[in-house]
Amino acid sequence: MPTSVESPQRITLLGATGSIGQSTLDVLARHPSRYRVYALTAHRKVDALAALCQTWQPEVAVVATASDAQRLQELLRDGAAATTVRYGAQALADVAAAPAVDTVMAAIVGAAGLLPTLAAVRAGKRVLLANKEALVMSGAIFMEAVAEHGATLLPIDSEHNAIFQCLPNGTPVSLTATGIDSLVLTASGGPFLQASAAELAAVTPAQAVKHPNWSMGQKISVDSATLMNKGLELIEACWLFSATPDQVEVVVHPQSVIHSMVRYADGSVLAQMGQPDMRTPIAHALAWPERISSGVAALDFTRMGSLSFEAPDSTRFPCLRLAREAICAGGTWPCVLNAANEVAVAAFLAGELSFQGIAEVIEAVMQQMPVRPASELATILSADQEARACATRYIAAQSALASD
Ligand SMILES: NC(=O)C1=CN([C@@H]2O[C@H](COP(=O)(O)OP(=O)(O)OC[C@H]3O[C@@H](n4cnc5c(N)ncnc54)[C@H](OP(=O)(O)O)[C@@H]3O)[C@@H](O)[C@H]2O)C=CC1
Ligand SMILES: CC(=O)[C@@H](O)[C@H](O)COP(=O)(O)O
Ligand SMILES: [Mn+2]
Repeated sequence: MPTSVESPQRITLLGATGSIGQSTLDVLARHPSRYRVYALTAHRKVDALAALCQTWQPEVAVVATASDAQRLQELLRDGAAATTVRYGAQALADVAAAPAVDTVMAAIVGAAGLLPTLAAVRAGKRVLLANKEALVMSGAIFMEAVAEHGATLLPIDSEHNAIFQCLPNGTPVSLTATGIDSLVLTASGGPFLQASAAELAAVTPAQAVKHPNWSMGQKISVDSATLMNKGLELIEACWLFSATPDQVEVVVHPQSVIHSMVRYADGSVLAQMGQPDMRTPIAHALAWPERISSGVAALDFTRMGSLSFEAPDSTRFPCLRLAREAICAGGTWPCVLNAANEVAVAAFLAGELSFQGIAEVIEAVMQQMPVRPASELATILSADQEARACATRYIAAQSALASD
């Protein structure tokens, strides 16, 4: 296996200050001759981005606003003179599509990642997709753009990366024609797997962001706790692997050792296993089709204990059902589901909504928003905005009722 290549891959890392960003830089640091960082982006963590720029000396760094850019420029004055500082949405799209870039790690959280990730796809880059919300929102347009512009799309989400590894030869055009019966997404069940409905009513944001197995950003941690993460992943799997919703199963596997599986027509089930550490899928996608070291410890089967499996409970955790309804209805509904979820999770984290209120908000917004065809990006962006406004109004109305 080669340990170096002649010219290093140049990388734009969207969301460098986040959990995936940190794991990506950890892997890159292990292979300095294979990879060079071209651009690093953040939203508001200017100090953290400045520290990363000192270490990585990217050509470009991007933040949200002019004042953040000015502050970053000041912080970099002495240490990273080579870095050009930019800000705003156009700058994110530019560093994703820059001719100098080979590979884009799409690790911004939420809908904010859609336009820069699409820019990378439309520039035909090798796109490492962590930002599942982008694909959930715009699945058909996104996948058409991948095909039209010859982009290479590699899944980072641990389940989808696992499935990709269990497929015969990359992504098949048709699952059935490849002898595949179904894809099996594993779900940890989150921190409240054993909680009663009464206990769920009282859970706090601090409890919800404590994932039992993975260390992740706040938004995805809450999604794991509601099982919306698995709902988003169900939709993500349909687009990535040309699967129908009923070809995607979900099974709760609390140990997070098996990251997902593929069932074949002959009764074989192929599984990908590993430590719950995102450096494995990141290293896999960075180097694919080669393999490189990731820093992740080997699994010790003699100390692992037993692996267990159970069906998800859609009564206590309705979000998975809502996501299935959204992808079955198609059109703008997955985008609506995602937008309502983002608003509801933000309200929950701000202490303005109960844990169970998250699913209630999403269901109410889906009931109020029609399913429209999602063949234009403009339609998707306006459905996203409408659903956010609808969710915000619903939360305000519920809170007014509660204080009466
Ligand atoms: N963490 C994980 O293990 C996994 C994550 N994913 C997916 O990867 C994505 C990133 O997750 P994670 O790393 O946990 O998230 P984090 O919250 O840890 O990091 C998010 C990153 O996005 C940046 N960001 C936030 N809002 C904006 C915005 N409006 N515009 C531009 N940049 C923004 C943040 O910048 P700043 O820090 O400055 O705010 C940060 O760099 C998500 O879509 C998640 O679902 C998928 C599988 C596993
Ligand atoms: C690491 C990763 O891919 C997360 O999406 C993780 O899967 C969350 O775990 P659960 O959603 O299964 O709790
Ligand atoms: Mn996942």
